[in-house]
Amino acid sequence: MSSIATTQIIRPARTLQGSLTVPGDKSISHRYAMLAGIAEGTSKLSNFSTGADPHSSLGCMEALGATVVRGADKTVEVTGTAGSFIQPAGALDCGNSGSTMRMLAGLIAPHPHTFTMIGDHSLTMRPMERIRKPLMQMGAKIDLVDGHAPITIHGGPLTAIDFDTPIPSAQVKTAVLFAGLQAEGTTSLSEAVRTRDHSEHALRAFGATLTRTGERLSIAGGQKLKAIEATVPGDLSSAAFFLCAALLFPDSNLVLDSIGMNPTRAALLDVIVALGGRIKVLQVEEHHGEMIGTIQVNVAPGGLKGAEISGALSAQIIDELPVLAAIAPYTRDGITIRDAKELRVKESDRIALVAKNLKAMGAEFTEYEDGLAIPGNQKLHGAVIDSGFDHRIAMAFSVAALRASSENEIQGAEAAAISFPEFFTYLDSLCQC
Ligand SMILES: O=C(O)C1=C[C@@H](OP(=O)(O)O)[C@@H](O)[C@H](O)C1
Ligand SMILES: C=C(OP(=O)(O)O)C(=O)O
Repeated sequence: MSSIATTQIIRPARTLQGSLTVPGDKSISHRYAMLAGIAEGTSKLSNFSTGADPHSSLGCMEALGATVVRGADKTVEVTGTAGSFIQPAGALDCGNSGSTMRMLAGLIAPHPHTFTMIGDHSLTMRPMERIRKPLMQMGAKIDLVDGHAPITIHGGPLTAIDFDTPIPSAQVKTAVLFAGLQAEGTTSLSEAVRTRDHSEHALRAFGATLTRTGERLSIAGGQKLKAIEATVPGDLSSAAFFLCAALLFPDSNLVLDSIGMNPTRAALLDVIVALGGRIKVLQVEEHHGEMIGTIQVNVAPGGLKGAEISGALSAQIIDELPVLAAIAPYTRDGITIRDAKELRVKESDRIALVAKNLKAMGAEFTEYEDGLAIPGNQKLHGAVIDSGFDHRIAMAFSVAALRASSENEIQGAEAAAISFPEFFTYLDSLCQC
C-alpha cells in the first residue's frame, strides 16, 4: 500500500440495521479482467470490483495489449488481444494483489516474451514458488528472488501436465488452468481441498471446455476465448464484515442483495448459522455459473454460541477467518481456528496481527502456528489497532470495535481500499450508536 496513511476512529455501536449492496466480487473481477484481456472481442463487465486489486489486474491487461475503458458506474469494457499478448514496455505491476501475480503468471507464461512482475512490499514477501513449480513442469522458464517477486518469466510454448495441488489454493489452480488453456495437450489437476471454482465458471463463460471426472479437472490446450457480457456478483468476503457485525447485536437486521453465493465461497453462511445467526435466502439466480442472491441476517434469540473451524473448512473461508476471530470474544463459547497456516502468508501474517490486536483490546487467546483459540464471554476495550496495511485486518478490527467498551483507533485504515473502498462509509450508515 502506498497511499497516504489514514486513521479511523470506530465508536461502540448499539445496533446494525439496514440493507446493503456490496461491490463486485474481487475474485471474479480478477478472472473476468484476465480472460477478457486474452479473449477476442469486447467484454462488457458490470458491477466490476471497486477494490484496488482487480484494478491492478486491469492495469496489467492494458500493459499486455488489451484496451480497458473504465465507466462511471462500475462498468468496465475490455477489448481483448485475441490470444496474443504484446511484450509490455515495463514491469507488470501487481500492486498488493497475490491473485494478480499468481494467476497472471499462468496466463502469460505461454507467450513468447520476457515478462517481469513486481508488487508492493507485502506482495514481495509472499511465496511464489507454488506457481513456479507447476509452470516449470510445463516448460516455462521462471526466475524468482529467493522464492519471491520480482518474477521474471521467459515465456514460450508449454506442454500439458498432470498436477496434484499440494496446498489448497485457487490461485495456483487457476495459474495451471490458464497455462493449460494455451499448452500443447490436455492438462489435468486435482485438489486435496476443493477451492473456489470461479475460474472454472469463468473459463466456461468465455467459451472454453473444461471437464471434471471425480476430483480431476481437465482442460485441453489451444482453446480460443470469446468476449462476454457479465455482471459481477457482490463480494461475499466483503459482506462478511457486515454479516459478522450484525451478529454482535441481538436486534440487528441486515439485508444483502445481489450477493455472490457460489457454494465454494459460501461456507461462511454455514458457520454463521452454527454460531447462532439466522439467514433467510430471499431470492437466488444464476449468471455465468455463479449464484447471486438476496439474504437477510439477524441473530437467533439464544445469542451467539461458538464454533470450531478446521480442516477443509479453514481453506474454504480463509479470507473470512480474521473477522470471525475478531468477533470470537463476544460469542458465548468462543471460536477455535486450526489448519489455517496459510493465513501467515497473506498480505500480512494474519494470525500474528489478529493476536496482536486482540491483545491490545484486552482479549485472552492462545496462538498456534496454524490458528488461534479465542474464548468467548470476554469484554474488550478500545485500543490502537495495527492493520499492518492489510485490508482484512483493518476491517475485521473495525467490526470488533463495535462492541468494545470505548473507541478504537484503526491505523492504516486506508488498506480497506484494496478490496472494499466503501467499507467505512457503509459501516457509518448501517451502525447506530
Ligand atoms: O483465487 C482467489 O481469488 C483467491 C484465493 C485465495 O488465495 P489462495 O489461492 O492463496 O488460497 C484467497 O485468499 C484470495 O483472497 C483470493
Ligand atoms: C489474500 C487475499 O488476496 P490476494 O491473495 O489476492 O492478495 C485477500 O484478499 O484476502
